[in-house]
Amino acid sequence: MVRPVRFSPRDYDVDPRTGFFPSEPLPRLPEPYEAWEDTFEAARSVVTLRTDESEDAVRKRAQGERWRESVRRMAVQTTGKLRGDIRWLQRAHMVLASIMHFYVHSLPATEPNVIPKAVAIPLVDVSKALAMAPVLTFADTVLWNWEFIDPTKPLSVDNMRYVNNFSGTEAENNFYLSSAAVELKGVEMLEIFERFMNLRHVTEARLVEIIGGDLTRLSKTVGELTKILNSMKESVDPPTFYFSVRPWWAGSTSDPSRPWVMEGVSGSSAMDLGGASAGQSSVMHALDIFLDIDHKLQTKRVPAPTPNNRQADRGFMERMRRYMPGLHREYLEHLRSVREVVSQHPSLKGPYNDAVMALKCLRDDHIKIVALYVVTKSNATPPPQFRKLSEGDVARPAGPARGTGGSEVSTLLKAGRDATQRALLKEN
Ligand code: HEM
Repeated sequence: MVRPVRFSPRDYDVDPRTGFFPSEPLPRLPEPYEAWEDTFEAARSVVTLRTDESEDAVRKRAQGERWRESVRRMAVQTTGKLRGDIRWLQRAHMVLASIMHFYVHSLPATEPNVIPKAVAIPLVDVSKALAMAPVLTFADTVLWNWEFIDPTKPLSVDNMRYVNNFSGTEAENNFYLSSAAVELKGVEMLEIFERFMNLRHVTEARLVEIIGGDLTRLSKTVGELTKILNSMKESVDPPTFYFSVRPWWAGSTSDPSRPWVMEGVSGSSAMDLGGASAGQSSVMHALDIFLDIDHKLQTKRVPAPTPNNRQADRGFMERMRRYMPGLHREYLEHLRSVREVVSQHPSLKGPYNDAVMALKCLRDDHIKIVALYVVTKSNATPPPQFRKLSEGDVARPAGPARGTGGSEVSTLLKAGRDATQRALLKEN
């Protein structure tokens, strides 16, 4: 139980107050990267989804083409000047990955998905430096895409404003804010994990007392995360989310017939280009690790996995970690589960099982949310204002509804929920 080195989240770019968020908004990039910042900013007012045939989008078509032309003409910059500062690297990832998604999703369907070299080459470079996928990720949309409303006050959901909004909708803004609320609430869990990792030189009785109290607190926090998730039903409009917002986050895997090619970079087809998903939230992965949720079905537990559980994409969660900043992934790699300690102390099984059940309930509600926002929409007739938008939309391939990472959503999420339940420990 005693570990020689103190586990300090700061070593993994995890802030004690803001968790996986940087404690301050990322700084604007210096010269010679101003052109990236300007191009990124310009996209927001002129670039629309290629399938959007609303009056406004049609009016902007020519401007959008000029914007894409400006991306093709941009000079290729080396990234050396960014290397000394992780915040610049993160900002560069966010800016370049966002430009890439603005570019690809606005291209006419007749043009191949070739990412111009002025974006592709530095994006691959900064992604290597950050040890993360060269595509839009949860970090780019939620963790690195905000500014303070009042910079003299600390970070909170009420004191942050999201800057880039691909669709320009309230639904997108509110999705980011709810995800931020989960991340910030999750800081309470990170404190619990840190305390567990650094438990040393305490009596058995004290150990049981601390872990028991923390597991009870954890159940409460997970219950609050579930409330935040459910509150999205009031703030995020389902058809807007499905038809206007989600297509922007999609990566190369959602439409295998139109692979993305990174100009000037070799091996695009082997890169992680799946797109952004809240499945990349490190807070949620940390919770899984702490409770020892076996998504890969590696341990014999009861009840045995169903045939559907076995068919699910068991590597999904592990793959999602490659979309996280490398340091956050390292944090997860160092985190240990409480389950083994609990199994040695009968009085901890109750509080542990309560925390597992709280997470199972969160996943039950998440499945319902996904049914409302994705599964039912994938086969539904779109409402009139989205009718044209949905034709040939990459978010509507034939077959079962798929996630942004191309996974079969329902099977995947139910397998995750069942794997959670399987962590329960027998209490007598
Ligand atoms: C309108 C709200 C939401 C919708 C429609 C939604 C949709 C989805 C979908 C379709 C997936 C499957 C994988 C993928 O597409 O990449 C997924 C997975 C996931 N989502 Fe959400 N999501 C929502 C909110 C959230 C929030 C707020 C969080 C927490 C930060 C979250 C955490 C996760 C996690 C951790 C996974 C991985 C699978 C699992 O752990 O069960 N989601 N979500």
